Amino acid sequence: MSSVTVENLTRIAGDRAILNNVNLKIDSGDIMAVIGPSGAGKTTLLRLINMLDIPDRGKVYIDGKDVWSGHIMETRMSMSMVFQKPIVFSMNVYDNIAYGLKLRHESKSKIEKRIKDVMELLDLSGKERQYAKDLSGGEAQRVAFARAYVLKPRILLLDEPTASLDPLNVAIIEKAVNDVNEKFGTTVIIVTHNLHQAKRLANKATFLYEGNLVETGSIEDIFNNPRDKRTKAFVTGDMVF
Ligand SMILES: Nc1ncnc2c1ncn2[C@@H]1O[C@H](COP(=O)(O)OP(=O)(O)OP(=O)(O)O)[C@@H](O)[C@H]1O
Repeated sequence: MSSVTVENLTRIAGDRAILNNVNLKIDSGDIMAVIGPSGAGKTTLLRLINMLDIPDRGKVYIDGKDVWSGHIMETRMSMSMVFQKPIVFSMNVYDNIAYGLKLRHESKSKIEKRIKDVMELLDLSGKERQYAKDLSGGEAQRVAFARAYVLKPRILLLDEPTASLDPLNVAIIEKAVNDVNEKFGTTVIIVTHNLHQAKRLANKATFLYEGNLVETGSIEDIFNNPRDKRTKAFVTGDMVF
């Protein structure tokens, strides 16, 4: 539902650019996979887009507007992020998922309806009153995802959301990623080490290497017809890292 443009984005740590002059355009409604070896700068890119860090140089634009100018809270609230390690609050499952909706002062009936739907989608029905900290890792990640989903975010940022999950949990979350994209037109940016997952979910991909963006293209081009030899080595499994 929103486009994201990254322009000359640079993040310095110590004396090193961990993200170096990155330019990237993500069209509204795209599912963009961010791939690359460990330490390439994928999480750094996601955190800068999500305004969790401030760039040393360069800009992030949402729908053509610099995220750090204008209504910062509003811009922040148009995005949701799910991290690799499930984050749940010390309350029951229902209240976890309702958290952001309550902050936005949504009506009780709307909250109830949205939560019922998302609990079904993420196979959580019946767990409403369970204390979230007692959930298994997979259940906790589904709750974290549900909390992001119910907000119908314009942009959803996913940082290795299924890295430590079993295949059933992976399938449930991937289905919900497709669902949020199709139903609400949410633009999705997903960092993943799982190249099969990138191919299953994304229509575009971008390859990062040592802080530099090497190339961006359709999922078919990146996997079947990459322009750069480093991308080719990575997607064919020849890159040792
Ligand atoms: N705050 C920081 N201070 C110093 N170095 C950092 C900081 N944040 C990240 N780095 C370094 O920057 C590089 C890129 O980190 P980042 O987490 O973005 O990589 P990544 O591609 O997401 O890696 P992975 O796939 O292993 O999660 C790494 O070498 C990391 O150690």
